[in-house]
Amino acid sequence: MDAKRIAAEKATAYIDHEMVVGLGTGSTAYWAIQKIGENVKRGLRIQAVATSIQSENLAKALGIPMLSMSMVDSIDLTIDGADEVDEAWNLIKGGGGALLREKIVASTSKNLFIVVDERKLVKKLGAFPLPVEIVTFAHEITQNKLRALGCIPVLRMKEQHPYLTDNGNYIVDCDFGSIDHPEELHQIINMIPGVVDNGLFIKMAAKVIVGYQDGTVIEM
Ligand SMILES: O=C(CO)[C@H](O)[C@H](O)COP(=O)(O)O
Repeated sequence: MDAKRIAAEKATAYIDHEMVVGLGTGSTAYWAIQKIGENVKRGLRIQAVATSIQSENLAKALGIPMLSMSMVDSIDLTIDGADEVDEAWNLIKGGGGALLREKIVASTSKNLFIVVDERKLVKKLGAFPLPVEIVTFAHEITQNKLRALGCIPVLRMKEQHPYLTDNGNYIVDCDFGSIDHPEELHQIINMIPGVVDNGLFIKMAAKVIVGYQDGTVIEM
């Protein structure tokens, strides 16, 4: 079985009746949502909140009862993927462009379980360029300020046009090289006017579940 799928399905075993569950975004979270959908069909009573329109549509199609973000002030468990996980469980997220909603949902969750395949584990963050969500109308100014922090910013494109997030913003993928101080970098980036949020998730994960190519899964 696919390494992402094993990790994602393992995480769903922690979901219990009456929980409010946060649904992540991406190809790993996809497998968690599929499994939750199966379990709901078998009688699991939960309500869920999605971190993207894509995940919301998938969950609705599978019959998972959904709540909008404005309807919840606490989420029991969120299952989401990541682009990189370091040894302190700091994360880079946003490869799928959903980092803002993912961070809002994560910050509202009692527990954030990160599901990844083994390739996402790194000693230091930064081989994956850091996604930064920025407002559209001042994107050149904002990109210049990001560049001044020492990165190479690249405006994310989709079919010849700048990629737009679910929130109507742009994403800039910022290559900082190896990130020595993720917590500081997180704060400095978010101080720039025009930045909505960045894909560093600092000390937010309560558990990391890793799927391996050989079919094993390890919970950390
Ligand atoms: O942060 C994300 C989306 O914004 C995803 O969790 C991250 O990109 C990992 O995706 P995948 O599971 O497809 O590898």
